[in-house]
Amino acid sequence: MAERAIVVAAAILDATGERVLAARRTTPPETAGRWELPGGKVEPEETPEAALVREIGEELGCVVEVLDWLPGEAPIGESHVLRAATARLTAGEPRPREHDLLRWLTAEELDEVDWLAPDRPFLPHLADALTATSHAPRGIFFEEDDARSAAAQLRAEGWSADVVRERYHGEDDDEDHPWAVVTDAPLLVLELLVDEYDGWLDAPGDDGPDGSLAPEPLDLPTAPRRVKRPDR
Ligand SMILES: Nc1nc2c([nH]c(=O)n2[C@H]2C[C@H](O)[C@@H](COP(=O)(O)OP(=O)(O)OP(=O)(O)O)O2)c(=O)[nH]1
Repeated sequence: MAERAIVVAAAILDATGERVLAARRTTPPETAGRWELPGGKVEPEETPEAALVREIGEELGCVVEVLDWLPGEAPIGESHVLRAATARLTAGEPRPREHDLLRWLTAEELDEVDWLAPDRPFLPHLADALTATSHAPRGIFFEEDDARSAAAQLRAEGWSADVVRERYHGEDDDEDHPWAVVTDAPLLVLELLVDEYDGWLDAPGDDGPDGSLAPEPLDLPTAPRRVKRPDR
């Protein structure tokens, strides 16, 4: 039997790594109204990564970087096979050109949409990827330069480090939002860096009471500051 042609699909993660983009198909009629990870067929002489970047550009008008291929592949009919990779946005915002609806889904919301059958085996892996990313400790910085310097230092020390634009929960607008450094470095290493570059740590359980990532405001002094002097 001839080898199956490859269809590649992107699990595009949002800047916090907590949500993935799902897209609703409009054609052909047998798939219209069902949800998929955006992507398409790999062309001859094209790598799967290049195909994914091209397809996302064509379908959503934005640029992605492929992160990791999710384990496994799933047959599509008799002649194709689906592979899926996590990806992150590096330019532009996804806008549907061929789909009629896009949705950002958290791990808990993944089963709220009617996925095409070939996508379903990837969902548990995707849920793991979303959970793993959202629980990773991050350094948060108000200045992009500080975030980039901290990330460069981490990379020089052999850790992975990505700079992403932070978003507050429920907001889609980047303006005035801080920058996050997502890394696999140990907490202690990250802690020293956020001190050095004037940032703060967002570790699991560190969110403010409303889930926002802003540092807790300091209490205002209620009495004049006293200088502590050693007892004579
Ligand atoms: N893109 C994509 N296609 C999927 C997924 N799951 C799944 O069964 N499919 C099926 C639907 C289509 O029959 C086929 C992919 O076709 P497509 O129309 O997206 O690919 P393409 O842009 O390269 O298509 P074409 O018009 O050039 O033929 O795979 C998925 O998650 N993403």
